[in-house]
Amino acid sequence: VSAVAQKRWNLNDFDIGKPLGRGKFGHVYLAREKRSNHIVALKVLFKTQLQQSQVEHQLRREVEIQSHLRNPNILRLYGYFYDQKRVYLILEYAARGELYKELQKCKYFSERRAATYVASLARALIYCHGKHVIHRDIKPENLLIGAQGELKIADFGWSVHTFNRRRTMCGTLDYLPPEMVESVEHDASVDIWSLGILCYEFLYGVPPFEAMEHSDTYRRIVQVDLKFPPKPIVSASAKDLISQMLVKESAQRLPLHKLLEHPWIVQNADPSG
Ligand SMILES: Cn1ncc2ncnc(NCCc3cnc(NC(=O)Nc4cccc(C(F)(F)F)c4)s3)c21
Repeated sequence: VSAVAQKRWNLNDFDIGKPLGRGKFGHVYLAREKRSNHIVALKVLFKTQLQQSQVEHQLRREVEIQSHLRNPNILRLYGYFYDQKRVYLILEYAARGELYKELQKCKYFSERRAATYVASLARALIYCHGKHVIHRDIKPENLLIGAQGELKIADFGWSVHTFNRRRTMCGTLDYLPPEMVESVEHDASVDIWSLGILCYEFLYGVPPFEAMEHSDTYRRIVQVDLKFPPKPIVSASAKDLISQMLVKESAQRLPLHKLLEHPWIVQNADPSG
């Protein structure tokens, strides 16, 4: 049989280590696969919670899509297994942890660090779009940092049909482009918008349309009420790039391959990513 027989994993194949984080559906642990001594992250999800939120199909789609993705800036999902009560995701371990914690610690990033991250995310998204996968949930909470400081997109929602459920599930509107908050059909350019939001947040420490009330955030998004604070000082070139990404008309947004040629990226991004 030519297909590589998918090994059936179980919990006894792993030594479980320290907790790495906790999500809405379960916790993530450092783990070591006993035979190979390979270090992984093991996300433990409770079946009852998945059933209550009716997201089992979304999880299956994530596993399916992720099994075809191979990119240095996308966190690998090696496989999964389950027992009576839980589903386990076997994930690549990102040794430097969660990006949002790093952003909170630094308050905001230098232009070089921000540009390096944005360029590596653009390359990962070009790869995904080439495989007709739209991410739609690009935000600091879904980004991890590898052992060499490289960014890894990690997310459970690679699929393209569940933003309604996921939106109510996740809560934040901050990263949604106009066409999504207005619930019209959308395409890969939604990721360009979210990358623009992320670039702004890397440089200023807050997303551009943040407001106390959902209704205010909603209005600022659909009006593209983009303002650049006087502090911290940010180059005109960076503002130019952000302004070309946060455009209401999705077809007018700067294409990702053009982003990689933008002067701010060329002059500031570290080519190694
Ligand atoms: C914190 N941390 N520090 C280091 C480190 N290294 C690796 N990983 C970490 N954390 C885990 C990151 C994730 C990657 N892929 C995920 N996938 C997921 O969580 N899928 C998922 C969950 C619940 C419900 C659904 C469903 F059904 F709605 F689709 C889907 S979580 C790490």
